[in-house]
Amino acid sequence: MTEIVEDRVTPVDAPGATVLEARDLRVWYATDRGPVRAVDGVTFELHEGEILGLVGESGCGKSTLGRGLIGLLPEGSARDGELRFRGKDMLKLKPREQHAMRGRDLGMIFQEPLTRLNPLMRISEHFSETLKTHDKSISKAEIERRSLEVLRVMGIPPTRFHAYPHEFSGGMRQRLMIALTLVLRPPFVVADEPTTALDVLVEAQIIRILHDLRANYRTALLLITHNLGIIAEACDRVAVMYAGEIVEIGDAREVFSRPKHPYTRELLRATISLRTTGLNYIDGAPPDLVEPPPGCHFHPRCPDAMKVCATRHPVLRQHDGGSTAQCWAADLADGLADDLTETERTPLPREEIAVADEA
Ligand SMILES: Nc1ncnc2c1ncn2[C@@H]1O[C@H](COP(=O)(O)OP(=O)(O)OP(=O)(O)O)[C@@H](O)[C@H]1O
Repeated sequence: MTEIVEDRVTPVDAPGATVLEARDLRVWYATDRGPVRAVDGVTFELHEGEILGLVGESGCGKSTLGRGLIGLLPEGSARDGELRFRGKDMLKLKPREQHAMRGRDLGMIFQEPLTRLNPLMRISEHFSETLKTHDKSISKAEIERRSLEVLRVMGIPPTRFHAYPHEFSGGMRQRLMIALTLVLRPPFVVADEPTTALDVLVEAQIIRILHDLRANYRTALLLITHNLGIIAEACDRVAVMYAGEIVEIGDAREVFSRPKHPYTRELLRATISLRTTGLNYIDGAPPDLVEPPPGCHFHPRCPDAMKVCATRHPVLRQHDGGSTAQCWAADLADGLADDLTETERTPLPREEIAVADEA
């Protein structure tokens, strides 16, 4: 019986219509040192009712990508490439039109609910304000009906509708934030580290809610998290980000059981060892995104690096099992890199890696 319920809330085999489509999307920040290329040519699609997990070390561009998809970027940043929401290229819209889409079409769940909830406003007032921003003529009865419905989905009793934020626990406040995002029924939502500040029990509740959200609203969700356990539990697909690029993307189970990119493999190893044999880091740190290394950005840290990796940028290719990865070594292992010369295939000597690292 449990299995049937699980199947219903996890329609992995039934992706809906495409909601969001990014093609060669770039986001950069202007700085004194030159542009920080935080998102550097990202391509992916997201469908109705699908949860895509986004993982990678700190500073790889996950939050920038999430914010870039919503158009919530600070002064001095810019976007380029193609970004379609239900077929409409958002980068071609006027700022006013983009602004109108935020909240209504494109939702965002932030990390710290307390900083987003006004302590002087009742929960009912938060809902009223949110709904009125997008529909000035909405009736009081309709506000109440829609708010109570979404509170029910979030497991918050209707008796708490007129309470103040401080009367809720941390986990409940996070659910309130999610409810305030969902009450507008956005077809696409970015959730940036929604569980970081929460304990394990609350984390389990949030995962449950993410499943319910999909089942009830068919929301397409981009879930940014450091927690690979949450990805495994809650996501259909996973995208692995390194130095502004998606280096691997595919079915979550497939990527976790048969990672194609050495970075994915090392990231998984680092996480797994936290639970078993103690700390295990990936040597080195992600590169400076003003001047990332030539060729594959990961090559200075990669245990599988070959000579080609230091000079030629790898191409995103589909591999056995359906995942897509950009890695020369994975290409070679799967018979997809027949054009590489003998020299290009030789392992990259460590001293050359060190030089590339300093460059
Ligand atoms: N406003 C900004 N101005 C200049 N550079 C920025 C700005 N915001 C972020 N960056 C840089 O962009 C790169 C990507 O940062 P981002 O926060 O998107 O990474 P992240 O993967 O989400 O990291 P974390 O997991 O720590 O949140 C980093 O090098 C960061 O220093």
